[in-house]
Amino acid sequence: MIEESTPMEQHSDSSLNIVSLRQANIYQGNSLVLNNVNLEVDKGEFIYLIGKTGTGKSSLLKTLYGDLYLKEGEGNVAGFDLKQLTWKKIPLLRRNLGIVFQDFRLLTDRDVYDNLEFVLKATGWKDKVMMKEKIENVLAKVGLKNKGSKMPYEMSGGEQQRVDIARALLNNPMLILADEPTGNLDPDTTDEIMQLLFNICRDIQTAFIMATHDYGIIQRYPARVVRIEHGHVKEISAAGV
Ligand SMILES: Nc1ncnc2c1ncn2[C@@H]1O[C@H](COP(=O)(O)OP(=O)(O)OP(=O)(O)O)[C@@H](O)[C@H]1O
Repeated sequence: MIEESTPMEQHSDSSLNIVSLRQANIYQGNSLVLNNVNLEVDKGEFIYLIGKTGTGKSSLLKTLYGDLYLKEGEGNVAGFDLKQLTWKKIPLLRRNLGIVFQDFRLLTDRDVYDNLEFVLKATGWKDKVMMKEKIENVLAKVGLKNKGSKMPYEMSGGEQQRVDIARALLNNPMLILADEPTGNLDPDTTDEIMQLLFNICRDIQTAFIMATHDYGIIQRYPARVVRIEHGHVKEISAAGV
């Protein structure tokens, strides 16, 4: 069941920094996409990342999960120095993150349980009983208790997005990066998913950075807003969207 949450009920403690980018320049190949990015995110903070298409929202998220190497400036995510991020360290960084995409990216030939078990095994879990307990725990958190045997094609878009969120929660991430997580959903389902994300943020104190084009969401679920414009990242208030 989805509980009501108060979106602005967020706590910020500067001693619990999860993301820190200082004077970071973000490149795609040789092109400079974002210039002099400064961004600090604390434990349990919810942040919207907005900006016109092609401005660099995904590039910023990719830098944070180690898909784009940070060449210039300073960056730290969940205790990992992005400048020191070798190929070997990327899986370790990602174990501390959850990543949620617009298009769910579930394995279509496996049921929900196997989709989640696949991630646990890939991240080093071995004990079957502990894996079962963890999978049941995250499914309950996203309101999909007893849905482990469903195939992705038997589920609605909203349910598939819940599975994607459950998958992101498996390794107790400090930070969830969500790239347009409601982009494929109708307005009612979007509200259910937003309520779920805010509940997770509040209850588990997971930080979120969510890229979105949907400014209506920000009005309904206000939180800190960061806008990308002309290659720069600016802090704005929800009211200024
Ligand atoms: N793999 C890539 N190789 C080269 N350039 C890329 C690549 N991916 C993105 N870009 C370029 O980087 C810039 C920023 O793209 P990015 O996808 O980060 O923007 P975005 O704000 O997330 O866009 P959207 O809202 O459409 O998803 C664009 O000019 C884009 O063309």
